[in-house]
Amino acid sequence: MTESGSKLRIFKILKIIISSLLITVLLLFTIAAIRTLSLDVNAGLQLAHWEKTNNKSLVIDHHQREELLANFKEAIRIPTVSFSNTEINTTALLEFDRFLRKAFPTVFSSSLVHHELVGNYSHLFWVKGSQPELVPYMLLAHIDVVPASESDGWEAPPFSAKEIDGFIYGRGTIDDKNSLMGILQALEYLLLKGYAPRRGFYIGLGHDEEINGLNGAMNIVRVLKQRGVQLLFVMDEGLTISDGIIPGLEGPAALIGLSEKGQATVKLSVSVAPGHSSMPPRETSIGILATAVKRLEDNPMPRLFGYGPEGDTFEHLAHKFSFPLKFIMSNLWLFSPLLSRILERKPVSNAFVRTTTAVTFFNAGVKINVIPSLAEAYVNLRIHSAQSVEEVLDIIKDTVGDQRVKVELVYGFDPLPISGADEKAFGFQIIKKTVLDLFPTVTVAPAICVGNTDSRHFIDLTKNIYRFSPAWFKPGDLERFHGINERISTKNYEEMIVFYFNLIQNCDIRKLPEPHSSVHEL
Ligand SMILES: CCCCCCCC/C=C\CCCCCCCC(=O)N[C@@H](Cc1ccc(O)cc1)C(=O)O
Ligand SMILES: [Zn+2]
Ligand SMILES: [Zn+2]
Repeated sequence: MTESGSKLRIFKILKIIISSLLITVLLLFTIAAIRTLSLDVNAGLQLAHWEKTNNKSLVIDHHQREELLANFKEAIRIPTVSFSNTEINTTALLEFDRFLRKAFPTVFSSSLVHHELVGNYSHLFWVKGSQPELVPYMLLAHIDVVPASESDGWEAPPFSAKEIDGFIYGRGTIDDKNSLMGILQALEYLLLKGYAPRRGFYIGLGHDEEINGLNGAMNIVRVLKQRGVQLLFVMDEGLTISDGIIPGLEGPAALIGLSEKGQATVKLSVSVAPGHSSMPPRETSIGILATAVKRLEDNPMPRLFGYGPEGDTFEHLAHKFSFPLKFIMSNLWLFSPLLSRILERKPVSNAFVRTTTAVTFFNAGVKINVIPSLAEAYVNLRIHSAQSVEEVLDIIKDTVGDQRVKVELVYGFDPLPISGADEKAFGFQIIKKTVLDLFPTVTVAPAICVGNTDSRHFIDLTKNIYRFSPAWFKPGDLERFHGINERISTKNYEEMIVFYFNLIQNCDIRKLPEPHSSVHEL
């Protein structure tokens, strides 16, 4: 073949390759555009015919408002602090017990309610249903709070429950005495109105959630297991209604946690011979450990966005974003890698993309002129749904890559199973309906809870655990969680009571409405 002939051939091949590429890109974008316009993950059961339950409605009058706020403030003023794994405020927990009996006299005296103490300070309530064949469900909340000290910069003392501009300030106002008091206040009102549930339910109030729930939630689970109880679903604290927190999202979103990330606490330690600081070795235990820690921070765990339930979150929210995010989120099959890179830029969304790595302790040194023999650091990892404790440990060892650094697992558990969110998922659909009835402008989406809750101890009692409370989080509120100036508006606290008041009644339906032709018995 002549030189010009072969050039012509190459040119023809290039032309074919380029036009095939163009056609493929055009095709992909056409599919993506169609998906963007047609993806409707939110249709759900909202328009279906729900079984009638003659729900009672709650209209809060002036007297009730005064009373419910006084109750809530009193709950906040009791400093039920879990200080550490070995130090809890038992005096406050006993006071809280007395307070609950006084604040909710109908709950504690009703023949429909059985109450017992578990693990000395936790509470378990059984509210009897009139139709024992209906599988019961369970609402969880916790009594204990993390420590708080006014000197950190609180606008009001953290156990004062002071009201400023329509907000009640105090430790526990969003974590988690709002849920606890909201649930019991709703039950008190329901019982006062003569309500008797069809479907029985449990309420569990743990006293040590902030230190892992080993004596509270775990003992409640033990008691229920002994009694052979199985639960239709469990609802606990976790995600909330985010308003203005997710960048680019138009309007508020109620994220319902279908799962929780796993957790691993890993100890890194370096031991060397101690010595005089005037004749230091080239590397000290502190230097070796610091390098290991730096390597972990410089090399985040792999991006796993789309391999867990977080992809669903964004598909559900896609229609509330504007172009180009709407286009990207409706087509995660194509754009997951791109979205991961956008989300990883901020800590709050990075937590959805990967297993996160946080160095939380770094201890070393005994004296200014002594080379320390021991340096140790603790790393707290929150494990993405697509990874396990074992995989994460292997990656840490590889990344540290230094035999002198001992890597030990102190405590850990794998990510939790993923609960249902489809049209047959009773708990999810009831929570969603209750949210939308009360807050019609909210978009409901399934999500992953990046922190851990007491509900993780309940996995043998149900396959369906949901982490959600109807607290509204606006910009700046995430920082109040375990931080300073924790607060809730009086309006939002009332909404929480109404939410639980309606939720309990909505759970009385025997089965969900029919999305298709088959009947789904529960
Ligand atoms: C795309 C961006 C979406 C952003 C939306 C984010 C909304 C986040 C809302 C709430 C924050 C999530 C909080 C979850 C509840 C966590 C409760 C908690 O703090 N649990 C402790 C439990 C624990 C674990 C280990 C211990 O040694 C002690 C306690 C926790 O640390 O996880
Ligand atoms: Zn909590
Ligand atoms: Zn907490």
